[in-house]
Formats: sequence, C-alpha cells, structure tokens
Amino acid sequence: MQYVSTRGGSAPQEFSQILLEGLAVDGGLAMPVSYPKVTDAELTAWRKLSYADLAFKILSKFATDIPADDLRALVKKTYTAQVYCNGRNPAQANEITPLTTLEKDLHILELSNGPTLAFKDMAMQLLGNLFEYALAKTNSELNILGATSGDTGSAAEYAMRGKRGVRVFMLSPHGKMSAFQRAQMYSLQDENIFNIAIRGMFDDAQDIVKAVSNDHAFKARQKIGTVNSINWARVLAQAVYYFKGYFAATTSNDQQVSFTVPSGNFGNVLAGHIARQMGLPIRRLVAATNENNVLDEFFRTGVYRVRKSSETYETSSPSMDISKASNFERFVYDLLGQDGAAVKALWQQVDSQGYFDLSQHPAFPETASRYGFGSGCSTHADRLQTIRETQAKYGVLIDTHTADAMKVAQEWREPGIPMLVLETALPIKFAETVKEATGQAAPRPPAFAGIEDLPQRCEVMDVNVQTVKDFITQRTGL
Ligand SMILES: Cc1ncc(COP(=O)(O)O)c(C=O)c1O
Ligand SMILES: N[C@@H](CCOP(=O)(O)O)C(=O)O
Repeated sequence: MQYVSTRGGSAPQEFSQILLEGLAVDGGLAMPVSYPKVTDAELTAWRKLSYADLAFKILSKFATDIPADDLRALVKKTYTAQVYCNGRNPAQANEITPLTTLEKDLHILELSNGPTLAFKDMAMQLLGNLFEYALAKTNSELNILGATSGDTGSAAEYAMRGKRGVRVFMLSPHGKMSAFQRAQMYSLQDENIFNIAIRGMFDDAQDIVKAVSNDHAFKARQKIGTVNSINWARVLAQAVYYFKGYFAATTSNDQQVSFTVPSGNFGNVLAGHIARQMGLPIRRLVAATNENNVLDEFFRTGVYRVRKSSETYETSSPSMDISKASNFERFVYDLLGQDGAAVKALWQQVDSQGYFDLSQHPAFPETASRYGFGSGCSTHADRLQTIRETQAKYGVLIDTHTADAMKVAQEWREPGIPMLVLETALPIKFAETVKEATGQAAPRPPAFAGIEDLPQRCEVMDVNVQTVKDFITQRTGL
C-alpha cells in the first residue's frame, strides 16, 4: 500500500516511511491511495479471531512493506491480557476491548484497560513496538515531538519508556490537565522522557509540533517523529476496535451498528471512518464534542470555523478542549474525492481567515448520506447528569469524555440498531468531576495508588517554536 498527502504535494511512500515521518513534506497528512475492501467471507472469518489476530489481518492490508511474520509477532507482543488488564474488568482482559451492554441496543466499548487508563494505549503500545522494530532495522534513532491535552502524552511516554533509540518531547497545556493526568506524565523520571508544559492550550502545542515538523532541515537533523494522530499508524491501529466492537454486538454481517465517539482531534472517529470505508457495516458515526463544538458545528452547518486559544473553553472533559481538529483534514480529503489541491486551498483559507464554508458544496450532504456522520455536543451540566444517570440506571461509572458521548448517543439511537458508545478513559483520570456528579470517589487501580504525591519533573515554557527547538537541540546534542 502506498501513501500520499492530503495536500497533493508528496511522492507516494510506503508504510514504513510514513510511520517515522509524521507530517507530509507539504504540511498535509498521509492517506492510503485507496482503502482495501473487506469481503463478506473475511468478515465472517474475522468474527472468531483474537484481538491480536484481528489486528494482524487489518494492519497487513495497509503495512504491506512489513514482512507478515514480523507484523504478526509485533501485534501478538502488543495485544496481550497482561498489557490491557489495568482497568475495571480484569476477568475480561483477554478480550482487550470488552463490550458492556447497558440495555438492548446500547453498549459501551471499553477502550481504557491499557497501562494509562485511556483509549490512546490501544494504538500507542503498538506504535512503541513498531518504532523499536523500524529503528532496529536501520540502526537509527527517533526524537518524538508530541502535543497532548492529557492522554496522548502519558500513553506515549509509558509506551516509549526505556525504548532504545527513542526520546519523547511532550508538550502539554500548563495547568489545564487533571491532577491525575499531570501526575502520570510528570512523575516519570526516565532519561528519555522530557515533559514541557507550555503557557497555552493544546492547540498551541499542536501548532508548535506542526511548525517544527514543517522545518524540514531541523526535522531531518533532529530525527523528529510524531505519535499524535497526525501519524497514520495511530489512527489505523484504532480502526481495529471498531471491527472488534461490531463483532461483539452482532451475530451476522447483515446487521448494522452505530458508534458515538467523544471527539476532539477527530482521530478516534476517523478510525471508524477507515473501518467503514473498508466495508464494515457501520450505519452512523456520531462525533460528540464538549463545549468546544467546532466539529459539531461543521456537521450541522458545513462551516468549519476554528477557534483561537482565547476562545477555547476549559471544560471538565479537558482532553477534548481542542478547536483545530488535525484529522478532520483527512475526512475532508475523502469527502472532496481525494482532491489534494482543493484540500490545500481550504486549509490556506483556514490559515488566512479562520474558517471555510462547504454548506453550498454538492459534497456536503454526503457527510451524512454517504459517509454516515452525525454529531452533537454536551456541557458540564450534561456530563454531571449523564454520569449520575448511567451509574444509577446501569450501575456503570463513566468518565467525563465518555459521558459526552453517552449524552449525544441518546439523541442518535434508532430502533433495532445497536449503538456503541466508545469509552475513552476511566473515571479516576477525571476524579474531581466524577465526585461532583456522584458524590463518590472513582475506583483507583492499585498501580496508581498515591501517584499524585510522587515528585514531578517538567519544564514550563511560553508558546514559542524556537524555545522548543532550542530545548530539543540541547537535549539531543544533534
Ligand atoms: C479521554 C479522551 N476522550 C476523547 C478524546 C478525543 O479523541 P480524538 O482527539 O481522537 O477525537 C481524547 C483526546 O483526543 C481523550 O483523551
Ligand atoms: N486528547 C488528546 C489530544 C491529542 O490527540 P491525538 O489523538 O492527536 O494524539 C490527548 O489526550 O492528548
């Protein structure tokens, strides 16, 4: 499989190249030249597979330049019950992403049983193993520059701890993550992990990552790579659990299901789009936002209007306090018939005037009719009520992001169509709001006892690309 850029300005590349590269040379994002289709017979055979075997089947359609035996070994090493048993369902750990049924046709797909208690572990653990494999082949090193609103950072750092040839430079918004998220990241003392808290929002951090990646000379000299969902391998690995969830909720391939996905950077729901494009019988993909409702606004109106950091709310689902959704560019690329020039022009418009408007474009109605997208948004009051109700009615405690999705899912349920709500984090990560909602402390996995009391290590910086570049240069010596 070959990959091109959403902005039409890069030569086709192999999977192993885009894995280590991050942003494409023209500032766009890597996309496969086409989506491999899954046959009905394959779907039937895949129903019985373990998570690791299913991941192998899906990934091998995209990572065609990695020898099959090597890829199989990498996924088997990644998707084990030992790695994905940290959460609340150890008895179901073999399933990796168990499905919890709340009532007929309403389910939660558990994605947060990995080492850092958020869905990011699903892809990040694989990325850690893929990086190690690719770097060993070329005997080279990689300096990962990432941006996090709280969960990508810890997932990446836990996945890359002690990996030979890998350093992690992780930018986070100073003072805007939960106490638990901060402790997970900043308490790591590993020599290859560098936490940088910037005086800004997640979008500022992501802008710095993109600016550094667009300085091609610096990127090459410092061997910069990415672990954010701008890296295609991240979203591809996330597509696997849509298949797993579909198989768990259905008994035959004639059935359809819908998914509601808490959305910020649009990576998770884009993974559902990939699965749907491959032929998984998904009826709707519903993007649920918090008060930062850029994506909901687009799906309702056709206007994609990014917000400045000063206009981005700090909410109680802080990992979704995002107003520039990186992966949305990938969906627009598909919506506009893989027209890289058109995508480039739209993102130039975003840079110059802060928005683009597809409301009159003939493709806009296809967001729903052809691609199945829907959307909705949720507020702090909605979150509190949803957390309370979900616990009272079903005895299940959910985190604030999953609550955003649960609230929106109720608006999109249809008779006879299972609705799968994607659980993206465990409640302990956002314990303050969960307590506000229920009056109770969220359960804490024993491995995280007292984590907030450990010594923390982190550099605080202004939003400044050069300062970040200087910091990296000093630490790498390259
Ligand atoms: C807990 C949690 N839920 C939801 C999201 C949104 O996912 P995405 O950015 O892939 O849309 C994130 C981070 O992005 C997150 O950390
Ligand atoms: N919510 C994310 C933001 C970054 O998203 P990514 O999927 O692009 O890595 C986080 O927790 O950091």
